[in-house]
Amino acid sequence: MTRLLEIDHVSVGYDGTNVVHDVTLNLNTGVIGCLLGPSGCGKTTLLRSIAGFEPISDGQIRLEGQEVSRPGRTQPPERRQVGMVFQDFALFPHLTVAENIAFGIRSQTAARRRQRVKELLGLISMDGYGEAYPHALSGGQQQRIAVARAMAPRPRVLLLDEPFSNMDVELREGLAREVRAILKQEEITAMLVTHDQNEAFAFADRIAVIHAGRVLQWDTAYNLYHKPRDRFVADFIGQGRMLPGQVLSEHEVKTELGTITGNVPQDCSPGAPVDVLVRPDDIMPDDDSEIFGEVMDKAFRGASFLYNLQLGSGTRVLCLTPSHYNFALGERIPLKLGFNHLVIFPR
Ligand SMILES: Nc1ncnc2c1ncn2[C@@H]1O[C@H](COP(=O)(O)OP(=O)(O)OP(=O)(O)O)[C@@H](O)[C@H]1O
Repeated sequence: MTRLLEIDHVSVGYDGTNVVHDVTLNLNTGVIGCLLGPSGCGKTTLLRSIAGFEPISDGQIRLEGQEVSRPGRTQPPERRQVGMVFQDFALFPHLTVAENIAFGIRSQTAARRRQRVKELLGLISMDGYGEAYPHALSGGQQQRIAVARAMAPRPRVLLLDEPFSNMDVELREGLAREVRAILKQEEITAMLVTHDQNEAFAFADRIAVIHAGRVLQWDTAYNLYHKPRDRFVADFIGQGRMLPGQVLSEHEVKTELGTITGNVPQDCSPGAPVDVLVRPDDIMPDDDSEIFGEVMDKAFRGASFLYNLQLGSGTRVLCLTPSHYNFALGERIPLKLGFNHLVIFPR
């Protein structure tokens, strides 16, 4: 695999004030990345600088080893061979599906255009729709066509800015998974911007969690959930609560739910107060336990229940159980911890 996109210590700003600070990320060929973070954190600004729409104030952006942005020099978007798909993907309403897809390859011969459109219609499972007009299609179909249109010229990298956010929530994840499969078949390298972590998890191989213009962690979804390196990441990704504890040794922490064993960070010496990240799937009911949590709230999710439990000290934790564990509000549940990954932050 070769390094396709390199974002090297990049800062970007408006009117002399940076909103993206010192970001370093690399994407290898065929890898799908994602910029994930709350509204206003700078994800779109960073994506637009990769596209060539925003000049950078520090660092360098390279595509296939070739410099495309540095302070004072921005190669224009049309020369970068990047494809873009936006939230408002706006297909041309007066053009057929085939004409929409072929729009970016107008300079090619009619035979090559026909061949590429046929290939892409097959790839997005829309054979036979070439002569249809966009208004006759569902939102999901239109979005797949927008992706095919951006893919037609075989861009070096495809940039997608909140492309699914106009869709119903129930459809989003499925569409994200479908589009991912399409990109993977053509080995397209892509970068998605979203604030929706389910979408990021369904779509990307690697995700950058961004907060206030900085990348806090660039990692797989699994590691972001189970091995967050920062409190913001721990809080932003998935659900969980912090359980106060005290370090006993290099591999033991005492908490209200018992002594937990695992790797204690080096900067936490014995006696130090810490917080232990407890995910809903780290806690389970156990009839043999003498530690109890009172059910303050519960949410039925079909196959599971999510319980909000209050411990003796008043600390609240979440507990996910199969739905045949049907406890009543106010009931006291005996609990045990079952950690696979211990995540501890010094307090
Ligand atoms: N053209 C602009 N001129 C001045 N400031 C801007 C401009 N565009 C964005 N900003 C500011 O830069 C910061 C980052 O905005 P950006 O749109 O990159 O964030 P975002 O994470 O993509 O947010 P959202 O999900 O809401 O679009 C915000 O404070 C925003 O107000």
